[in-house]
This record gives sequence, C-alpha cells and structure tokens, in this order.
Amino acid sequence: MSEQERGGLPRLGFLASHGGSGARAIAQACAAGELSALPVALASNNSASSALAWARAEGLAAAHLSSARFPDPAALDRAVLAFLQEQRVDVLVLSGYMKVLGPQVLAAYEGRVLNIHPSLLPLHGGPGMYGDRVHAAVIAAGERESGATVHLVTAGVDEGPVLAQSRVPVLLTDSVEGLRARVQATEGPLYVRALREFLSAP
Ligand SMILES: Nc1nc2c(c(=O)[nH]1)N[C@@H](CN(C=O)c1ccc(C(=O)N[C@@H](CCC(=O)O)C(=O)O)cc1)CN2
Ligand SMILES: NCC(=O)N[C@@H]1O[C@H](COP(=O)([O-])[O-])[C@@H](O)[C@H]1O
Repeated sequence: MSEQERGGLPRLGFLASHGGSGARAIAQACAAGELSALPVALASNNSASSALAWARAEGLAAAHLSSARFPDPAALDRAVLAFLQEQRVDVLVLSGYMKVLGPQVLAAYEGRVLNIHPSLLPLHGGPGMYGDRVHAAVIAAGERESGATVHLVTAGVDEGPVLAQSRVPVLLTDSVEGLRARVQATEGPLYVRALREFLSAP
C-alpha cells in the first residue's frame, strides 16, 4: 500500500548523476507548500556528484550506486530497487540520471518513473543523447525551437509517454552553453508542474 493510499504524502525518490537540479527544484517546491509530496531519498552513480552532497545536507537517505560498486548490471538494478524499497519510495524522479534504468526497477515502478530530457521529444532523444550532446544536435539540425520534456520512463530510452513540455527559441547565434542555459531555466518549473499534475491525476 503506497504512502498516498495510507493518507500520507507520496514519497519521492531521485536518481541523479551530476547536479540534480530537477530534484532541488522539486524539493524546494515541496518545502514551500507548492507541491504535496515528500522527498525522502536520492541515489547517484557518481560518488562525487553535487546532488549526493545536497541530498545528505538535506537529510535525505543518500546512496552511491554505480557500476563500479556493482559491475553486474542485474546486481546494480537490484541494488537500486532495494534502496528505493527500503525508503518506501512511491514515485521515482530521474534528475539528470545518465544511466539506462534496468528491468527490475522498471517493473516494480511501472508508470511511476518520471524523467526530464532537454529537447522537444521525440526529437533529439534516445541512446547517446544526454546533456550537451542534445543541445549540440539541436543547433546542428538548424532547429528554430527547442525546450525540455517530462515523460514517463519505459524500457526504451526517451520513448515513454510525454507528460509536459517547455519551449524556447533557438537563436542563430546560440552556442551549446547559451541554449543549455535557456532550456535549463525552464526545467525546474516544468518538472514541478508536471509532477503536480501526475500526482493529482486519478
Ligand atoms: N529505461 C530507461 N532509462 C532511462 C531513460 C529512459 O527513457 N528509459 N531516460 C534516461 C535519461 N536520458 C535521457 O533523458 C538518457 C540518459 C543516458 C543516456 C545514455 O546514452 N547514457 C550512456 C552513458 C552515459 C554516461 O555514462 O555518462 C549509456 O548508457 O551508454 C541516454 C539518455 C535515464 N534512464
Ligand atoms: N538525458 C538526460 C539529460 O540529458 N538530462 C539533462 O541533463 C541536465 C542535468 O543537469 P543537472 O545535473 O545540473 O541536474 C539537465 O539539463 C537535464 O535535462
């Protein structure tokens, strides 16, 4: 029985590889009463990630779970699942997580995993498309518009149903850094809005 079914707030878990900017925006919205949910845990595949340091400072359960610690992908998948279940996570939020989620986590959290991708999916997504590679591809394709997409996570990378999108112009003079900054400025509010709608859906 989920925390929500027990009348409590939905418990949020995060996976992040670097800054965890989405997780931070969501936690801030929860603290401000703008989102009815409870951030409880964060795991990272990168022991030096600032997201992990932030989670520890915030008093969230924090874990370094990587292929360095679990070379067998099935063992890493099992370890991520065990961590989330120990913390009684109801909804899993990917926040700049650069690893493909395994079948055990996907099965246990089917329909309850959200991700944010820095393009207008289905454009410029898929295996190998993450971080600045995405913005470089958008500029190289001569796109006049870009943005970010929050989607449900399925086995196929960036193939899950789209929940919400933000849109920004791409300028002829744009660098990867410039476009990244314009897209990232929309990601926090977009993720909070998408998660609020997801959690309030019947
Ligand atoms: N099963 C799924 N797992 C994940 C999804 C998903 O849709 N289904 N989304 C990604 C996030 N993501 C795009 O939004 C993404 C992340 C990573 C990659 C990728 O190719 N990663 C490389 C490794 C990169 C590294 O180690 O830094 C790889 O796996 O070879 C593509 C898209 C999160 N997981
Ligand atoms: N494919 C996933 C992906 O590319 N995610 C993107 O990585 C950045 C992470 O920044 P952060 O580490 O500062 O949160 C974010 O812009 C997010 O959209």
